[in-house]
Amino acid sequence: MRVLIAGGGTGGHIIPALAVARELEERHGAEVLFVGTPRGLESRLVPNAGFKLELIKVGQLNRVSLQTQIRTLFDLPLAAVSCFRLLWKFRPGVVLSVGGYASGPAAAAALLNGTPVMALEPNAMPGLANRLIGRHVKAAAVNFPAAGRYLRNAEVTGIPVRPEFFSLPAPPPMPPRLLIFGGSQGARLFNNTMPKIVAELFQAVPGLSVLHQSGPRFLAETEAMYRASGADPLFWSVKPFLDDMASRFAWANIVLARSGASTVAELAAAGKPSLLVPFAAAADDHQKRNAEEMVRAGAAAMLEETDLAEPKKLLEVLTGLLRDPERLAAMSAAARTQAHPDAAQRIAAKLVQLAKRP
Ligand SMILES: CC(=O)N[C@H]1[C@@H](OP(=O)(O)OP(=O)(O)OC[C@H]2O[C@@H](n3ccc(=O)[nH]c3=O)[C@H](O)[C@@H]2O)O[C@H](CO)[C@@H](O)[C@@H]1O
Repeated sequence: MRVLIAGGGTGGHIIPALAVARELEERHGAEVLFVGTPRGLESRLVPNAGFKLELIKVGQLNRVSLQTQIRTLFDLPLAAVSCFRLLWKFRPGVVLSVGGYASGPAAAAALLNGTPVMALEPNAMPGLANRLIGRHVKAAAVNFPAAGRYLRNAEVTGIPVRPEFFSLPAPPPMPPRLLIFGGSQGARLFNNTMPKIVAELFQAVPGLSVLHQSGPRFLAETEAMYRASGADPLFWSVKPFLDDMASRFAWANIVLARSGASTVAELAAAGKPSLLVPFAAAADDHQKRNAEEMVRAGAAAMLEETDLAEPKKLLEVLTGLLRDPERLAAMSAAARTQAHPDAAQRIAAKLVQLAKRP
């Protein structure tokens, strides 16, 4: 059986797709091919994970300038032709649309040539590509029941997470270690706020280590701010992107993060206590909904972006959490109750069921 996985852009689109791809290959002996764009994170993550990737040229349509929209509209016919050629060459039994740049033309081409299409949607409000094809897909896997309104035959499976997150060794409780990351692109808010409090945080929590992912674009400036903070450089490090996130999770006692869908699913899978700061500009404020679910379960604490306008607030909350190993242990157990360990399995099984036999 051959499966084409279409889409990408951010880690949030591509990382769950990799978990499904692994399941398809290992359990069902399927041949998996990804189609993405050179600009998306897939161009690095997919080959690194050992899967084949075809690249097509297509830009963004949603929430970009008119100029970019016009350029994308001009590119679309060419992108569609590339997708038809790819479908003809690879002859997939089924296409999985994971949202993001390449998923639109690839799913549209598949629908036109009669290949069954399934959608995977991590957010409560689907992105443009999945909304456009939503009524025509054979089935959909969603994380939030609300997304099911836009997608035919939707089933709540949760977000697929790579298996290693479910069986991480626990770190020693003391001295504590704090992992900070802002989703696949980094978060300027964390980059700008943490250096303002890190020296005081080290005083309040002796022995604390901090690992901060800045996003590739902000490495130099973030590192410079940490250096200027006066905090002992033996205890902090700034990295542009963390390739092996599972082992970083294993290292950390607590995580300060955005609440993108995959991030939250991974925190749940790993049973990691977290302090979540939703990205306020995310479509329909969906990151806040993700964070609220974790807070309700007792798995996370949440601060809003506006709270960080006063860096002292972040200092206070982090200090309280880091000094309270018992509370962290309770949050860890609560986080695990939010995990969906069978999401990848269920999605892969559905794809096998939908696939057209040659
Ligand atoms: C700004 C924005 O619109 N973000 C959206 C985007 O976020 P983004 O791509 O950041 O989304 P997620 O939080 O879902 O996923 C981030 C993924 O990147 C991985 N990672 C991150 C940093 C790093 O250094 N290394 C690494 O491997 C994380 O482990 C995780 O698997 O897609 C998500 C899923 O559609 C949405 O919920 C988010 O709202």
